[in-house]
Amino acid sequence: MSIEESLPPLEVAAEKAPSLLQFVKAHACGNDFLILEETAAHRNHAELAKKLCARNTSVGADGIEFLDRQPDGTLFIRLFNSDGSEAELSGNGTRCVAAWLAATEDRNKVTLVTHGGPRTCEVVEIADPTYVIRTEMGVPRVMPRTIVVDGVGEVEGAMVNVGNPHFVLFVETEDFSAHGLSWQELGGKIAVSPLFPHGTNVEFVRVISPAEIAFRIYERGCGPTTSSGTGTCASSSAAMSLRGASRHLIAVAEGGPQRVSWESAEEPMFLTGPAEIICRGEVSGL
Ligand SMILES: N[C@@H](CCC[C@H](N)C(=O)O)C(=O)O
Repeated sequence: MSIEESLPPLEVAAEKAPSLLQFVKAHACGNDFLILEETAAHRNHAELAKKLCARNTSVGADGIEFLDRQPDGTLFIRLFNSDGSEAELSGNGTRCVAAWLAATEDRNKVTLVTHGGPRTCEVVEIADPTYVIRTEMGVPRVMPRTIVVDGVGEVEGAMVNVGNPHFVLFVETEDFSAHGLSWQELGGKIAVSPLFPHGTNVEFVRVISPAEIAFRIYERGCGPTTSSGTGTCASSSAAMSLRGASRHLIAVAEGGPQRVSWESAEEPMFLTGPAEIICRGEVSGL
């Protein structure tokens, strides 16, 4: 049989052609997201995330934010990581959605409701296409813990909840390695440890001075990323609570710095950083 004979007739192929979906792509310090309207998802959120976030075969991103506009004006966002898992929220992804709404609908202050709680974002500076946004990130909860990691042994750190789960380790190494492993290797092991039934994000934090930390991020559901908004808050709150860091600091990841303020343990943390609209377009869905 020739190759042509083995292909389905053209009409059938046309019927099965995937529909085109409108998307926006944005990033915050290199942590990149697609933004899709919820109505485009048709309950295929996880499958769409896996397909559209693939870097070599589709648009590529660390995750998708699905924006759901309720009739009463409430704006819900649901975040799916690139592996198709759903997370409670993303700090950077939330900021990307806020930048998009500021760019297209002139909303300079907006509350986006996530599974981790409402997050209010305020644009504090615009240098188109970059929007600098200050977000109220909720009240971080920091719990010091020593965990046992298979093949590694005891690892001291802190479980931190900022709406989603994090495990923060303090390191003093230049390359953020710990326990004889690179941060990527150790991060990969901790992220899927059975100690965290829903998985965890992992941050490796070096305190540079009371007002500055540097850190690396291994994200649940997508692996190493250049930045994380919730990771910035988790790392900063752990450094403030457990290492005497200042309540106003700069947290520097591979993708650049973000500013954090946390007046007291009972108050919400504020995160300020950039978000940039990269492009908008159409892509084949499922
Ligand atoms: N990059 C994000 C966090 C995204 C969610 C995370 N991978 C999880 O599964 O909790 C951020 O900027 O916060």
